[in-house]
Amino acid sequence: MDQHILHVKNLSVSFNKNKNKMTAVSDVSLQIDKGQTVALIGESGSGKSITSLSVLQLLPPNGQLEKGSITFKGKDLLKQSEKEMRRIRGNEISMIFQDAIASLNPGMKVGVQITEGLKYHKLVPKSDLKAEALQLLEQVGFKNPAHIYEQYPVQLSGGMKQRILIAMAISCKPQLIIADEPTTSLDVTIQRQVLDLIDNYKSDLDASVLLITHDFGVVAEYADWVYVMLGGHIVESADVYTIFKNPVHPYTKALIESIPNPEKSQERLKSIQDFTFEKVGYKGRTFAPETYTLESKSFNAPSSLVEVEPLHYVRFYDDERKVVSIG
Ligand SMILES: Nc1ncnc2c1ncn2[C@@H]1O[C@H](COP(=O)(O)OP(=O)(O)OP(=O)(O)O)[C@@H](O)[C@H]1O
Repeated sequence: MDQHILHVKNLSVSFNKNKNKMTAVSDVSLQIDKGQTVALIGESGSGKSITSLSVLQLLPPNGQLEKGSITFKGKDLLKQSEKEMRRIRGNEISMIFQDAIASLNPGMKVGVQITEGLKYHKLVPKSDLKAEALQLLEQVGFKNPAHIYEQYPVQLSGGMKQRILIAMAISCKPQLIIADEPTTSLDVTIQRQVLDLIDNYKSDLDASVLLITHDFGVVAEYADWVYVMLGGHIVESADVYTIFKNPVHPYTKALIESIPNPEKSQERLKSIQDFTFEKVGYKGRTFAPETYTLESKSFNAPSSLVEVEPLHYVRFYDDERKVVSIG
């Protein structure tokens, strides 16, 4: 049996856009073990969200899972019925979406919103729902849970709303939390509080976290393992110490260089958008370019992840440099 709690193997996802097929995620494999926080890091549009939405089978209607398998606790998620996926979502795997604050119902007290998952999955008798919500509010750091229970979202700050979302995400005690940029709209202190809450939950329950971010500072602090994504591909992966000690792919290096350094606050951050591939290779190999367009058709460079040192993988060109049509 697969010992990983989540194992994504060779996942490819495409979109139909203006009658063209565009590959958003290409041959992505990743794994998460029990008790681990695994970071998926990359710039906007690199395919992080689409990878995680595939796990929960929540792809947008024009998205297609082209190939791959997704195993959760030994179960092939792609073979589950929609009914079973509804049971898994929120109950066993919980996702904190990117702009989830907007998804809070403005007309419903936040205390009641926290109980929705418990009610749906019938995990707690109706009479205990409020007590459970109060306990969850306390768990996410509210000193006055009874007061907060009665509030509507508009009465709470961004950081408080984010804590409500975490209370919702952990209410059913999922074994895996997928947190998609859970803190982008929050100031730095609140960001840390929110990430600490997720981290504490993980440690207390020996759960696992897939943390989606574009911030290597966050990776350094919270992740055990890192996958770097660029143009729909994983371009480098290793444990967090190795990634920082010996980043190999130029994009990984650029991301690490972009971590804000408080001691050099005047220094201009390296712009990842301006990032261009170094034409240099690494020990005789050339870094693989990502998807590119030729005569208005998209192509993928055939490339492979090479183990440059034990359990440290980097994406290079294959030796034969032919291109493969995906259109
Ligand atoms: N509904 C859609 N239709 C067409 N293309 C889409 C759709 N959703 C996402 N894409 C494309 O898929 C690619 C990957 O998007 P994805 O949202 O996974 O990126 P991301 O790395 O999570 O970025 P961000 O941090 O901005 O969310 C992008 O090129 C995006 O434009």
